[in-house]
Formats: sequence, C-alpha cells, structure tokens
Amino acid sequence: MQPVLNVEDVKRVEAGLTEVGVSISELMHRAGSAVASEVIRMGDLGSVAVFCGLGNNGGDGWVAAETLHGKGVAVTVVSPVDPDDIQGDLARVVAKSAQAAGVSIVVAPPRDKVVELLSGTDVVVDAMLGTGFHGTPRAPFDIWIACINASGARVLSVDVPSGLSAQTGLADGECVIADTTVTMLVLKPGLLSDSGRDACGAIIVAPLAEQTERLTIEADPVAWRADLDDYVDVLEPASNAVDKFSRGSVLVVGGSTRFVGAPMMAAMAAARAGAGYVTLAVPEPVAPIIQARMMEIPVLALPAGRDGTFSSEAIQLVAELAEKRTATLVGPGMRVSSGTVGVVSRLLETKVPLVVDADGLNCISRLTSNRADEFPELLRRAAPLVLTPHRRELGRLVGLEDTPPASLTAAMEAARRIVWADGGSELTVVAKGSATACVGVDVAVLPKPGPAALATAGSGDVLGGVIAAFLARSNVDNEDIPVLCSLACEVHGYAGSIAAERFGSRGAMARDIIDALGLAEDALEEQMAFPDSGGAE
Ligand SMILES: NC(=O)C1=CN([C@@H]2O[C@H](COP(=O)(O)OP(=O)(O)OC[C@H]3O[C@@H](n4cnc5c(N)ncnc54)[C@H](O)[C@@H]3O)[C@@H](O)[C@H]2O)[C@@H](O)CC1
Ligand SMILES: Nc1ncnc2c1ncn2[C@@H]1O[C@H](COP(=O)(O)OP(=O)(O)O)[C@@H](O)[C@H]1O
Ligand SMILES: [K+]
Repeated sequence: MQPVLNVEDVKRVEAGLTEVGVSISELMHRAGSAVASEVIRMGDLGSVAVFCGLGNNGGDGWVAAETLHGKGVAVTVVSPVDPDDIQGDLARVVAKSAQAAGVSIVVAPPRDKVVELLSGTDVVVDAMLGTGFHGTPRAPFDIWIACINASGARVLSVDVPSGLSAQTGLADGECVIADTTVTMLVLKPGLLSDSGRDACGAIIVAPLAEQTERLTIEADPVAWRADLDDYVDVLEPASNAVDKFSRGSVLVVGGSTRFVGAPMMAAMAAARAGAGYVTLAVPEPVAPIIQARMMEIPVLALPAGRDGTFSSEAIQLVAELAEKRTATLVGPGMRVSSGTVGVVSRLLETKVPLVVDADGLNCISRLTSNRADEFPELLRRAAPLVLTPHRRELGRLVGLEDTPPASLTAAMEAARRIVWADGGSELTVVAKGSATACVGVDVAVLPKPGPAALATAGSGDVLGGVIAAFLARSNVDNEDIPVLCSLACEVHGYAGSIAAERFGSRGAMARDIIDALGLAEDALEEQMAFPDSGGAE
C-alpha cells in the first residue's frame, strides 16, 4: 500500500529530512531535477514553458528550467516578477541561478503574450501554486491557468495542479488540468479525490530522499492507497471442494412497498459476487412481485405494517434468519419506521457479520438522534460490522446533516469519529463517494476509484451486496476488513468499467454493473496473478 499524508504532516517529513542533513534547498534541487527528468521522459520536446509562482513550488520550476536548459532543451520561464524581486530567499536564489545560466525569461506577460507563447509550446510545466495555495487563484495565475487549459500543450504539474487544494481535492476557481503530476515526497489526499481525480492525470511520486519512506510512516499517514497485491490473501483461494453453503450464504433484508428494486439489486449483486446461497427477506406485500422476478434467490415474506415496511413482528424473525447465514446486509429500500429501526437494532445484537446500508444507516441515525459517534455501545459487537454511507448518510450519522462532508478527508474524519468511538476492529465505515475510503480503527484504505458510470441509482445497493458476499466468502481477521471492503469497491468499480464499455459511460445502469461483477473479479484476480498484463482504466 502507498501512504497518503495530510499536507500539514508533509512538513514533518520535511523537518525530519532536514535533521538528517537534507536541507530544504537540497530538496528543491532534487524536486526540480525530478521534474526535469519526467519532462524529458515525455519526449517530443520542441519547446517547454515553465510557469513559475512566487513560493517554493515556483522554486522547483526554476530548478527544472535550469536543468532542462543545461540539457539543451528550449525552455522559457514565465514569472510574475523579475528573479531579483522574488520575496522568498530559496526561490529567489534558484531563479537568479537559472537567469545567470541563460534561461530565457518572460516577466509578467499580458494575456495575449501568454496565448502566443503557448501556441508554440509543446510541454507546459505548471509550477505556479503548490501546497501553500489557499482560496481562489489570484491574478496573474487565474489567467495563466485558463490559458494553459485552453492550449493544446501537454501539461506536467509540479506537486499538485495549480488551483487545486492538495488537501481537499477541491478547486474554488479553475485549476490546471494536467497530463502528469509529479508530486513531492508522498501522495496527498486531494490528488486522489474529488476534482483531483480529473486534474492530476498520471501521478508520479518523487520520494527525493531514501529516508522519506520511514519519515512518512512516522508522520502517521491519514490513509493508504491499496495496490492489487494487497488483495492477494484476502479471499479464499478457489477450490472445487465446495457446495453452495460453504461458498457463503447471504441474507439481504430490505424493501418496502415504496422501494422494491433496491433489495433485489443487492441480492443479485451478492449472488454475482460469489455468495453460494442468497436469500431475500422483504415485507410481505411486496414478496410476490419480487419472487416473480427472482429465479435463483428465494424470497421470504416478513410481517409488514400498513405503511408497507417491516412491522415489529418481523424483528425477531429477521434475527433468527440472520443467525443461520454467513453474512447479512440490511437496509436497501427499507425506509425508516419503528419496525425497520427495530430490525436494525436487533440485527446489530446478532453475532453474524453485518453490512448496514442506505435506510439501515438512516435507522441508526434515527436511533441515535444523528449522533452514532456518541452511542458507541449500539455499534459495538464481536462480529464484523460494515457501514456503507455516502456523504449525506455519513453526515446524518455524525451530526452534520446540514453540512455533509465535502471532501475525502472530511469524510474520513467523520468516519473516524464513529470507528474511534466504537474503538474495536470489528467496525469498518466505507465512506462512499467519487473517491471512497474504507475506514477501520487502525487504518483507512483507499481503493482505486471506479468510473463515474458508478454514479447511477442503485449502484450503492450493488456495492452493499458485494461487501456482504465478500464477508460471507472470507475468513480474514477483523483488522483486515477495511482491505476486504476496498477489494469489494475495486470489483464494483471494475464492473462499472465493463458496464460502461458495454452500454456506454452514460448509459450503464446498476443492473449492468451487477451483471459484470463476476467478470470483474476474474479480471482483477488475473491482474493480481500477472501484474504486468495491464488493466482497467
Ligand atoms: N514540502 C517539501 O518538503 C518540499 C516542497 N517543495 C515545493 O514547495 C511547495 C510549497 O511551497 P510554499 O509553501 O512556498 O507554497 P507554494 O509555492 O505552493 O505557494 C506559496 C505562494 O503562493 C501564493 N499564493 C497562495 N495562495 C494564493 C492564491 N490563492 N492566489 C495566488 N497566489 C497564492 C503565496 O502568496 C506564495 O507566494 C510544494 O508544493 C513543492 O512544490 C519542493 O521544493 C520540495 C520539497
Ligand atoms: N463519480 C464517481 N466516480 C466513481 N464512483 C462513484 C462516483 N459517484 C459515485 N460512485 C460510487 O457509486 C456508488 C454510489 O452509491 P450510493 O450513493 O449509495 O448510490 P445509490 O444510493 O443510488 O445506490 C458508491 O460506491 C460510490 O463510491
Ligand atoms: K503546481
């Protein structure tokens, strides 16, 4: 797994490196030469323009420019001020050095000059704003960013695309859309989430020093980006000596007269994700309609109230059914009522692995008056418990119902409030979004995100079914459940890519993701076995 550090913690790595004799100035030189090497690797360098800002990000750019110039590349630096007028000592020194070496410099060009320069530029190095950037880009950077994005040049961003927050992945104004981002020392969360996913292009981490890895781990990574080989031992190896029960049985509890499709999709997904036996428990009035659509999956009709949701008579029956299955998923399409709240709280008391999704989560919010983090005894149990909130559901769980987490880091923070209050390794919160984090008490694992085709109604029900199936199929220790959930997210994401290929990136629906799950898992398994064979997206 690759560590991901909060921006403020990167400073601790920097300080640690200074202590072992690698100064900030030395780091800047290494950063600049890492950028220059990557530019050269891009090839076809007719002419290169390096857009420099006034901080150390700009300093990296000046070093890269001087290095490229030294290698005979035609390079021009665009700077808001003359090298002599740069306030920061480090950046001024490297800028003056580049100037003395004969690098061509354009100072504070008007917009039309920038456009003209870019029209003859093959590669842009974006060294305007780095981790010191806050707010909305001010002039001239706002103009330069717009011009760079409108040009046809290939773009390499230094550390982070200018205008993007390396911490949150959000951009208040326009940010550079790069082909490649060479990020210094370590991954930062904003590069992997929200607008960062579109802005960064391919991400290359430049460690800059051999001590970086150790210092990064000491600085307490906020998350870990999973690699395929982290999943190798997570699921049981294939065996022919199985029957449908030993492959794992899943109970899906959900549905209401208002929502019949959600539990069906979750159950189908659990079956496609390899559970040998899936059973669906739904309120009695909808059972016949659902059974008529389900060939492989038995449907059990449970007592319902006049509102078309489970009634209190269903509570004990659901618990008894769950105790006979390897794993249970509760929530899809279930609505929030006194009966469904009772079902969820009773299932939490059982000793079987449990996934709570959708309205199951809203039932927990109802039970705890939107403060699941203040009632840890409700969630504390011996068997695995996985909560799968999207950001709005997560907000409702931790008192942020009006201001749900707006970034991956905010979502991880909210998820941690719940898992840390619980304190046990049985609880994992899968904080879903365009980038998802699987947060356990000790670690947050970031799966490789799937395509935007996953943003379609029912896709979350599918993921719930996959996680339930994987819990049923797996024997991992509780500590490894975040990794298991991360694998479930990657299979879900890969299935989204297959569905998008078949039905179009905008046309794919949840049902198409379900149908691709089995192929997606096989493909990922093959990539794990043969890592060099290439892969999806
Ligand atoms: N952390 C490290 O150890 C290393 C950092 N390095 C570089 O240093 C960078 C961080 O340097 P700094 O802290 O100087 O920060 P930056 O260079 O990212 O930004 C600071 C400058 O941007 C300006 N600025 C901030 N917000 C702005 C806005 N909204 N509009 C216009 N201008 C704005 C500030 O006034 C200041 O001049 C990193 O991104 C990286 O590129 C590298 O030199 C290598 C090592
Ligand atoms: N832009 C996106 N890129 C990648 N994955 C996404 C994107 N948007 C949503 N997803 C994923 O799709 C799923 C949507 O789940 P959810 O919001 O619960 O949907 P629903 O309630 O309709 O079933 C989650 O797994 C989420 O991580
Ligand atoms: K930058």
